[in-house]
Formats: sequence, C-alpha cells, structure tokens
Amino acid sequence: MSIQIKNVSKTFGDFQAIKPLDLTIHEGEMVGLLGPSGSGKTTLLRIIAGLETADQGQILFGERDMTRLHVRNRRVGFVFQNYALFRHMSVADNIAFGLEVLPRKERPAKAEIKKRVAELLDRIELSHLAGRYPAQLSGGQKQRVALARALAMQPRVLLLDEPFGALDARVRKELRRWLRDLHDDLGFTSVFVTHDQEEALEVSDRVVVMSQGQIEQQATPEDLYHQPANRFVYDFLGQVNVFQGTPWGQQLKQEAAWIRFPEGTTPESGQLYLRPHEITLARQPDHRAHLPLTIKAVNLIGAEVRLELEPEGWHSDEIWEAGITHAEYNDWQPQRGETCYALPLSAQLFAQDAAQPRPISWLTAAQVKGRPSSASIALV
Ligand SMILES: Nc1ncnc2c1ncn2[C@@H]1O[C@H](COP(=O)(O)OP(=O)(O)OP(=O)(O)O)[C@@H](O)[C@H]1O
Repeated sequence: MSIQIKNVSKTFGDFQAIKPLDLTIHEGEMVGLLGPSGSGKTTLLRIIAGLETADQGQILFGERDMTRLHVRNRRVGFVFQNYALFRHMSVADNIAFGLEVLPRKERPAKAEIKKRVAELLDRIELSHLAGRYPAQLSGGQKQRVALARALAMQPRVLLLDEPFGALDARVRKELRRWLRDLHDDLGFTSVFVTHDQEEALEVSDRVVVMSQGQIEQQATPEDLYHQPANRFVYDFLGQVNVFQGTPWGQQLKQEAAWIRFPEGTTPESGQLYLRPHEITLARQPDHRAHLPLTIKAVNLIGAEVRLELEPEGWHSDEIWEAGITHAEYNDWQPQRGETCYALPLSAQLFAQDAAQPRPISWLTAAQVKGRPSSASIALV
C-alpha cells in the first residue's frame, strides 16, 4: 500500500511542528524518518497513523483518502519504543489480543487466530516462550512480541517509532536486520522513526532527513551519504572533518595550514568537508596539503582503527577523525601525542554563499577505480 502525504502541516499552539510538506512512500518500501530530537518525525508518523490530526493537507493510502478516517479504520500496525505489552497476558495472548477484540463479524474463528499466532511465534522465533509473561522476557524479546502483535492484524502499513531505541547496540543491530527480512518476506510498507543514522542507512530503501518540521532531503542511503543536498544533511550523517579557509592563490588557507586545490578548480572562501575515508594520513605533508594534526586517541575496536586528531596550529570546531587498517596500524604504531598530516582525496566545498556543495577530487581516474573504502596511511 503506498502512502501519499500532501501538503500536510501541524501546529501545537503557536509552535509549528510540521511545515507544509509532501512525501510519497511507495508500496513495499521501507522508509526511515531521520532527524534530530524535535524535528517532527514522531508527529509526522502519528499523522500518518491517524493518532494526530493535521491542520491541513491530505493522507492517502493507495488511492484512498484517509485524512478523516479514524486510526481504528486505517489498518496500520504500530510498534513503539516502550513495548506496551499487556503485563497480565502471556506472549501468545498478547499477540492474539488485537484479533480477539475485533467486532464479531470481522473476527477470525478461534482456530484461525490460534494458527496465526503460532505462525507469528515461529516467525519471531519465540514459540518456546509462548506461555511466558512480558516480565519474563528480555528487551529484545519483548520488542519482537510487540512486532508480532502488530503483524497479527495483517496491516498493509507498519509504523514504527524508535522501535529499538531502548535496546543495547548488539540486540538493536540484530533486530533491525530481522525486521528488514520480515519486511521483505511479508511485503508490507514500513515507515520508521529513528535518530540513529546508522540504523536509518542500514535498513531503509529511502531515508527522509527532517529538521525543524521540514524535509531536508529524501534519498537512498547511498545518495544521501555521497550527495548530501546541504550542509545540515552532511553534518547530520556521520563524522565529517571540516577545514575552514580563505583562498590564497591555488590554496585554501587557514593560519599555517593549507590545502592546494587540484589544477582547474578554484578555491573559494568557505568550508571544506572531508569524510574520514576521504583523507589519508601521512608522516609528512606533501604538495596537496599542510594539515598537521596531533593524535588524541586511538581506537582499535572495529574493522578499522579509528584515530581522533586535533588540529595543530589551526582551528576546527570539532575534532578530526580518520581510519586506518589494522595492518597499517601494526606498521605505523601511531601513539597519542604524535603529529601526523592529513592529505585530501576528495571533499565537498561549501562556499560561503552557495546553497549547494561543490565536489573536489584530488584522485586520478585510475585511483578512483581502485580506491580503498577506508583511509590509508602513506608510510613516507
Ligand atoms: N502534543 C504536543 N503538544 C505540544 N507540542 C508538541 C506535541 N507533540 C510534539 N510537540 C512538539 O513538536 C516538536 C516535534 O516533536 P516530535 O515528537 O515530532 O519530534 P521528533 O523529531 O520525533 O523528536 P524525538 O526524536 O525527540 O522524538 C517538538 O518541539 C515537540 O515539543
């Protein structure tokens, strides 16, 4: 079932939580609403659900206008962060609840309800815990039951508000993959709210980035990461290293630090944004840049070694970050307090007055082809 949001807005008192916006969610799509706290994600989700009324605009499911339809009649499934399971009911009864309370003429036969619950228990891999009560379950198990309960009603649209927000990182990761599989298997349309970029980028077909009640960008995770529409999106999605400078010939310069722009490109006053994988680290500067950095922290946990770097003799509002492989770490053995130099591979220039960033690349065509996915250390 597709969802169309047309010119919807919402105010609470004199505060505009949602500015007039349009959004189309395609049938079978999984869309993540991503944004900082207070950006209007939950309000938008509640408007889709019918739990909140928009001041203006229309909500369509398929071709059907749902704007004035009560939440009960929209056939949406919900999952919230705080489980909301019935404490006095077993897992199986929790899942069956929505079906049991349907008006008689819509209610499936007892045997059918039993069958559906058994299938769902199997799907959430909790058949062995059917008789347990919520207090006897872990957070991850409770959330799976909450999902099964929503799915029991066979919704065409599943709405999830920070569904895994209260769980620890490992369980969260597991559950979001599991949700994605379930979504693909059952073919419903899902919209979920999160403020976790990694979560949004990992499971969504499309991510809608919101701030201050409006949509900043809607795109596939890949496009969002590689072609951010504006500074807000760039900043919000993952770590970014920022170099603020003014032009000096072919260089963008700040104090003693500089980056030389490739031939054929002109530096402009503004900020150069470089993702951690868009720089390499070296023991010496070269013709591309003079960006001395002090190593502040070395984090060995993960697929690559993360270095936190503080500008030396120049300024950046936030600490810089870069990753090197474990093999490079073993060769180099970087120590806290040591100086190293960042060299740019590619970047986006946000010139002072420009709305759109300008991509800058120091890579040759051959390098672009064989480019590693993480930063690497040039052991010179
Ligand atoms: N019922 C309400 N009455 C008054 N203001 C509200 C109400 N619901 C939401 N707001 C305000 O609207 C804004 C958007 O809230 P919303 O919950 O949609 O944000 P959010 O992006 O989901 O944030 P979070 O990630 O913190 O949940 C906030 O400033 C919030 O205080």
